[in-house]
Amino acid sequence: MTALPERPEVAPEPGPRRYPPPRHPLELERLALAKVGRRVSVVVPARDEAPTVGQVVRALEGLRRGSRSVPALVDEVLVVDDGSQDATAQVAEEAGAQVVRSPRPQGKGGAMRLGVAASSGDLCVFLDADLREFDPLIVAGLLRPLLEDRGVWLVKPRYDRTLGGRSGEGGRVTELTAKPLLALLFPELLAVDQPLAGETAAPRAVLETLGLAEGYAVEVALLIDVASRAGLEALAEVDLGRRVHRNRPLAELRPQAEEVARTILQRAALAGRPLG
Ligand SMILES: O=c1ccn([C@@H]2O[C@H](COP(=O)(O)OP(=O)(O)O)[C@@H](O)[C@H]2O)c(=O)[nH]1
Ligand SMILES: O=C(O)[C@@H](COP(=O)(O)O)O[C@H]1O[C@H](CO)[C@@H](O)[C@H](O)[C@H]1O
Repeated sequence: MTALPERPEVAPEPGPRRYPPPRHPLELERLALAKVGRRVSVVVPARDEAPTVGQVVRALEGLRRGSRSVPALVDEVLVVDDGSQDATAQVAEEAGAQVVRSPRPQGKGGAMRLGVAASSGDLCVFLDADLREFDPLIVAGLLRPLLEDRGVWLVKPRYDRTLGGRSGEGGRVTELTAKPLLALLFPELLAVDQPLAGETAAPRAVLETLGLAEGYAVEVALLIDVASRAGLEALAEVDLGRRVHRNRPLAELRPQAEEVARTILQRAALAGRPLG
């Protein structure tokens, strides 16, 4: 019997660097020590999030305080009140955040831009204000690739999405709009589990150089822009377990889906991407 030819050496697939979920408390100590000389800002865009923004901000208290032996991992928490009609600003302030008031409603991307402009961190972490069961280790997990590795431009999470508490059912715009369009036009970006996730982190220099797009397109635009400027290797993905947030009624998601679709299609046209 003739021997099979040797297997060719296969180069590792290019793709995001992957990180396991953060562990408490050793991870925090190591990260806080690795951070030395850099500042970290957490930016939370919020419109009408009075019921949940307070618990998100309070949960970050421990990371902001640090301890006698370990420096704080987070230096400032900014909530951008994006023209709320409710007590978002007051609740956020009482919980200990610095509140940036938008002079008029800007949409998600505009609110994030205002937050970055008002912040002082070398590294920015973004969180949505409607998170439930919020665990501050999420922030540690998002920071880890930026603190421990060089060349990371954008950190995205991988997590289970819930819908009304049901595991694996959430992320409706992600699954039914973003991923199908990415599959056709930017198939390499399917390597990222949650292209629309609001929980992300990036160096300020990246955000200032690439800019932040308008509205709900902000996440997918940044993902496409980072990958096209710096390659998939500049992306990091961290396993954050499970994400619970307020699930909007389906009818409210259509405008989001439209913004996401328009942005993917526009960027594909600009890049001359053929339909796959
Ligand atoms: O015009 C807007 C719309 C949304 N947001 C904030 O952006 C985050 C994500 O928005 P949303 O929860 O509506 O998105 P979903 O997760 O439901 O798709 C939340 O903290 C919102 O309060 C904002 O600041 N301005
Ligand atoms: O991922 C999604 O499909 C939507 C809706 O999520 P659910 O179906 O309510 O779990 O949520 C996100 O999308 C927005 C952009 O359209 C982001 O801005 C949000 O941060 C993210 O939660």
